[in-house]
Amino acid sequence: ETVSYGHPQRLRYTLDNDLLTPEQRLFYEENGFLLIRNLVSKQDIDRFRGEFERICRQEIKVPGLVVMRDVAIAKSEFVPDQRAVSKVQDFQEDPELFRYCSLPKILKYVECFIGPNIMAMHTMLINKPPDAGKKTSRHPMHQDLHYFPFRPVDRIVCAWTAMETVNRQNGCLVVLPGSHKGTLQEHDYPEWEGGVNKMYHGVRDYDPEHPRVHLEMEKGDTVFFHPLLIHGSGMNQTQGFRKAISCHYASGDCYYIDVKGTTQENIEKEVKEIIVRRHAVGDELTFKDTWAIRGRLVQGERISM
Ligand SMILES: CCCCCCCCCCCCCCCCC(=O)SCCNC(=O)CCNC(=O)[C@H](O)C(C)(C)COP(=O)(O)OP(=O)(O)OC[C@H]1O[C@@H](n2cnc3c(N)ncnc32)[C@H](O)[C@@H]1OP(=O)(O)O
Ligand SMILES: Nc1ncnc2c1ncn2[C@@H]1O[C@H](COP(=O)(O)OP(=O)(O)OP(=O)(O)O)[C@@H](O)[C@H]1O
Ligand SMILES: O=C(O)CCC(=O)C(=O)O
Ligand SMILES: [Fe+2]
Ligand SMILES: [Mg+2]
Repeated sequence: ETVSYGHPQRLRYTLDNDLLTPEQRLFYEENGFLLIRNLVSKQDIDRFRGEFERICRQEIKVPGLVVMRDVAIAKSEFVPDQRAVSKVQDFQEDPELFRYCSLPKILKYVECFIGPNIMAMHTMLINKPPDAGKKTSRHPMHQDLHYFPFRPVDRIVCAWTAMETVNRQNGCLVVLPGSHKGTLQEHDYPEWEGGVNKMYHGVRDYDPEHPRVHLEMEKGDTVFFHPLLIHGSGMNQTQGFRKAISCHYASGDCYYIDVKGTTQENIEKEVKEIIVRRHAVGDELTFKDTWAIRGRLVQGERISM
């Protein structure tokens, strides 16, 4: 939808605020993402990196933290350092890493998209490994909403910060601008010969002709994006571990939905299987509960989440 000056503007994806310029606001409305250069300080990022390395060396143990290894190396010999870890998620109980989610600089932007009541719902530090030769370091094109049983969709946003130079060589984010204006697509495992990481679902009928934008970023640059924006990341063709830290936020006035009978049923089933295996609980813990337990209020009020 085009915005015409001189007429009341219908802005759906951003809220009235005095931080974003009109150009930035329109950019997010049209494209579904907004890149802010140099937002997080080098000092903060170095601290997050140090904490991540301590976790990998198993010097600290964080309750609830999930450590994921790349599927290509999952069966190889265990080494307690970052070479074995492709992602940690759910670091809400690690005060040092969780500082990222509460940084005032980040929250000021988040508020422009979801309002003053802010819940940190999902946290990740991604350590994309050098590809082991099977292209398993790729992340298929997907919409993050696929994983989320809460709404409304426009009151959810992701902040993703590069912890070092992130470019096409080491597998930067790839986005389909404007795809946030569509609906939630069906997701499933892509048919990749070399294997796919657990839960790395992709949009089933991904249109390779849709214009793509590679988001090349420097340390501290941060992109905010809508949960319907189709995005993924390429193979890491370098010898380094490409690092980024991210948090998905939702408004404290969002509400949970039942995904039964929707395209999200397949991910609900997988999450439940993992939880039953890991925590030896039965069906009494619902998909919603797993999110309500992880969510943390970082600003304002927790109304219905
Ligand atoms: C409480 C968990 C809730 C998780 C909810 C996740 C929600 C995510 C929301 C995200 C929102 C944003 C969008 C995210 C986009 C996609 C994602 O990033 S999804 C999140 C990433 N995926 C996961 O976190 C999956 C959860 N991981 C696990 O459960 C485990 O790490 C594991 C993959 C099951 C591995 O188990 P573990 O016990 O740690 O490992 P092993 O004992 O060595 O291996 C067991 C078995 O699993 C195989 N394996 C290991 N790693 C992988 C892998 N990366 N991919 C696929 N398979 C893997 C391994 O080979 C073993 O297999 P075997 O045949 O039994 O030998
Ligand atoms: N067959 C596919 N199905 C779904 N997603 C794919 C497929 N092939 C690539 N992608 C995704 O597209 C994005 C870019 O992939 P790719 O690794 O090919 O990088 P690229 O930017 O095309 O670089 P290059 O120019 O080296 O090919 C990644 O998110 C990747 O996971
Ligand atoms: O850092 C990346 O490769 C992107 C990961 C991603 O999009 C996700 O985990 O949802
Ligand atoms: Fe994602
Ligand atoms: Mg390609």
